[in-house]
Amino acid sequence: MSKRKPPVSKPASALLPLIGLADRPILTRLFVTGCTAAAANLISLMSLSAELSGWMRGEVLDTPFLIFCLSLLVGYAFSKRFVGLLLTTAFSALAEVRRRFLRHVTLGSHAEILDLQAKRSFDLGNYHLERIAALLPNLSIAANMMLVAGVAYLYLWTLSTVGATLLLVAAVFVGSWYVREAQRTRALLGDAKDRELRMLQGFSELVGGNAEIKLGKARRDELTQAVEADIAGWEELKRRHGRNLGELFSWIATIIIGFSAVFVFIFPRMGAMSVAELPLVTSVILFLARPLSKFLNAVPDYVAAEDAAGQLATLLATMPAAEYAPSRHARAPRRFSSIELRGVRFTYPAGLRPEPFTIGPVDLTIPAGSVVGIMGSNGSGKSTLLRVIPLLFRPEEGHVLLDGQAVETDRLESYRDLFCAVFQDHHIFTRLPQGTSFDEELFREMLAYLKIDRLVPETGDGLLNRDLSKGQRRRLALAIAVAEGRPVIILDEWTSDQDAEFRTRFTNEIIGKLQSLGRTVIFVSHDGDVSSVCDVTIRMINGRMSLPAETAAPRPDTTPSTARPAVLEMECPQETA
Ligand SMILES: Nc1ncnc2c1ncn2[C@@H]1O[C@H](COP(=O)(O)OP(=O)(O)OP(=O)(O)O)[C@@H](O)[C@H]1O
Repeated sequence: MSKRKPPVSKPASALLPLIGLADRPILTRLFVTGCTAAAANLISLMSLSAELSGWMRGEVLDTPFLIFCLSLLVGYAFSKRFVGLLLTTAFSALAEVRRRFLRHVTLGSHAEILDLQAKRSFDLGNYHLERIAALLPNLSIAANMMLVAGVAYLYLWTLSTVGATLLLVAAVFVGSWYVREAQRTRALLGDAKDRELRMLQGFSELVGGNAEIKLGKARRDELTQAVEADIAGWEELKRRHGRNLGELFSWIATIIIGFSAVFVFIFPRMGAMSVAELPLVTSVILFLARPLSKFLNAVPDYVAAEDAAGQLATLLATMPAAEYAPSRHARAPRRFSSIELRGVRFTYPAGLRPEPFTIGPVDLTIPAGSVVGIMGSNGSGKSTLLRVIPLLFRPEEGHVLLDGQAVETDRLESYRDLFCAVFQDHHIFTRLPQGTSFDEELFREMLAYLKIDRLVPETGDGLLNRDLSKGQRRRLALAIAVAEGRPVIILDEWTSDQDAEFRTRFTNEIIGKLQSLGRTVIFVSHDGDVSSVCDVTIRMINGRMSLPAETAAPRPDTTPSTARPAVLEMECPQETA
């Protein structure tokens, strides 16, 4: 018998916990501040009413004006405090959500972050967060108004029980209808958002494939029509949303004015109120109308903010969890002898392809200072292996050992710090690394060695010229990687965009230079047989690794023996606090 899942209880509000308002002490403070502001406002109102009644009786009162001024000041001060407290609490909580995003990006699993879905999650998360932030000022004013209306309502109760009861009944009926309508109107915005996302996707296809669409009319027409349809759909939904909102707001204004008329025209005629009470009740009703309409106008905003908060909470729940707790004291080992992979397997789940793809089992020893070359046909798993070795992709089976000791989660951070890489999709940051471990002199030397020193001048403000050709960018990435001073350099098809000179220099010279700088080099290449420059050559065949017999043994001249691995005296970058 299948076990029944316990029903998942949906929280009453996704917004309040997200903006830090699920906390009882904060809520109490807010409530007390808000009620004080509301009570002071009410006292201002009562002093106005007392003055009005006095004038009607032909008396001039002394005290109301003083009370009015004092209560007005107190009301102003506490309203300001209420709105300020609510907004500062909410914005701090939202900043904390942004910090969570940051932790997810920097500490979440690399495999998950590479997933396109993850990028979309961060974009969408920031979008929802920004929407909530934009709605908050309105909502906090409305919350203040709600308290003002609540206190004024209690006062109305003392003046006219019938009127107050009638108002309550009307508020329940009109309120529930109004919230339902606001939710329906909000749903239009959700549909519009879907259209917008599709439209943005279309735009990015048009920009990314701009050369292709300029050359091919059929493809251009097809994409243009799809984007145009999304723009039209988005426009229609937004217009309907605007119309509905307009209708809702005018209904509310009409209902409030109509309700005031019942008090002024009907109640006195029915004998439910004396003429003497009329100015008092009327002034309370008029007083109530403003906060009520402010509050009601904010209902659609609240519904929208709840919706955004719900979506944000769902996204946060699916974002990649931190792989480890970052340590201030974690340091890459200053020296190492070998890196070993023992029975390592890594699998990409099926996703869009019919079958999952697995590399492994991989058994490999990389002595410090050696050169490891990886060859194999397209899609055989070379780049994947390059990300498994530094444990960017964490294997589901087997172990990676540093100096014979398995690298577990607690050493992951310092282990990864041994490596720098120029992957196929490498990224060059706008500025050079700032830490002391970055060797500026070596960087300049490498730029000259790679013949791009004139293209990457010293700018003084630290900004790098990244407007280079593909091959030149790869050379720049290599110069940075070398100057970063880490013991192991990973290069994924570095020569793929290089000219004939640099393709030749790579195998004849560059690898040797890296080795002479004390680096261990692990590289992928399609450039024929590179085994002559390698201590270890690997061939990947459909995810499986083979070590050709003639290259399995390390070269006697340059490679430290695996039995007595070389110990490199490397200054590794220290983690900055
Ligand atoms: N993110 C991913 N999710 C699922 N499968 C993937 C992913 N990335 C790569 N693959 C699959 O894994 C296999 C190995 O990919 P990999 O990039 O390691 O190959 P490669 O040997 O480096 O190829 P190339 O020489 O073309 O660069 C490919 O068949 C590819 O379809």
